[in-house]
Amino acid sequence: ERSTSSFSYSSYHTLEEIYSWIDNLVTEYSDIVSKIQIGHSFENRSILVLKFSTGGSQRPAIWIDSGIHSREWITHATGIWTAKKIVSEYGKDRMLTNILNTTDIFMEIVSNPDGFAFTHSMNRLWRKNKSNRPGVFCLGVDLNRNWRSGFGGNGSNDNPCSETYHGPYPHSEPEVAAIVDFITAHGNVKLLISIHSYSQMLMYPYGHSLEPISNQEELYSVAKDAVQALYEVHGIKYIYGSISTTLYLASGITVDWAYDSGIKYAFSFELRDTGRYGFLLPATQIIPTAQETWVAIRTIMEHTQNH
Ligand SMILES: O=C(CO)C[C@@H](Cc1ccccc1)C(=O)O
Ligand SMILES: [Zn+2]
Repeated sequence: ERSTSSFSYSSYHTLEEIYSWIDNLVTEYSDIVSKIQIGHSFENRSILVLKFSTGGSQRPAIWIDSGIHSREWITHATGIWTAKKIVSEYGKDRMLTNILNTTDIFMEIVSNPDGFAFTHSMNRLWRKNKSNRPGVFCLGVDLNRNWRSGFGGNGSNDNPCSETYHGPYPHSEPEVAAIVDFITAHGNVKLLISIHSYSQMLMYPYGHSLEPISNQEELYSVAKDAVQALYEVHGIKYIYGSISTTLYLASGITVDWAYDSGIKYAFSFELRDTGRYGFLLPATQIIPTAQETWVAIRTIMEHTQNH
């Protein structure tokens, strides 16, 4: 029996358990999924990406990352469930099968492995990575402020002790540089989805400015459809819009870099809940959250496939 079938998707797991699950997934579904190491973290942990592909070469691709903020455990758990859903539903779910017959999907489930290990060992609410530099007396850079687009602007902080410290310069952090190098070298990523928690929001660029992006109406309409599809699963309500108008100014963020790099479909999720449990979302909500999020992600994928 497949060990990824007996894995508990309704529990939170350690870094070691997740990396071992990744190895089992690629062994048990070697015809559709493979593992790529795109770099190393500051503390020298492997940075792993799952590649879902049904053939071809240099196909248009979709990028999904979770766990860039280590305390947002629901995002890694959602990523794990989603990866298993993709390998299980290929050939069964018509929408997914159509997508995977023409498009590759890359998933980085643990985008901040050092921070994630730290949330298990020392500080459950750690957000940043674990970089430390000579003469700097606080640890870590906010990996959602270290990207080149709008770097250092309002909505990020130049104080290393801040939770939104942007780091010494754009892409200074190995965890960010690894993604930038991978996506840039690939050159054919059409859609990027970066998953955070919590607040129940689906957002698109810009975060660093109030200026609307050129295809704002289109992304608004896609977000509207995705949020409606999500609602129909368990009745959970999301709000949606651009980051700066829906949430707050945030500079140097993943989706702004993606958009400015030519990835015209860039979204960020803020998963459950709205604050009752926050980052400490009970494990009983993992599967319901993953189920509704998948329907939204599939809606976004389907739209971008036809455009
Ligand atoms: O992670 C968050 C909660 O820990 C909120 C996110 C909100 C956000 C998410 C995506 C893009 C820009 C901002 C953040 O401030 O980086
Ligand atoms: Zn976050």
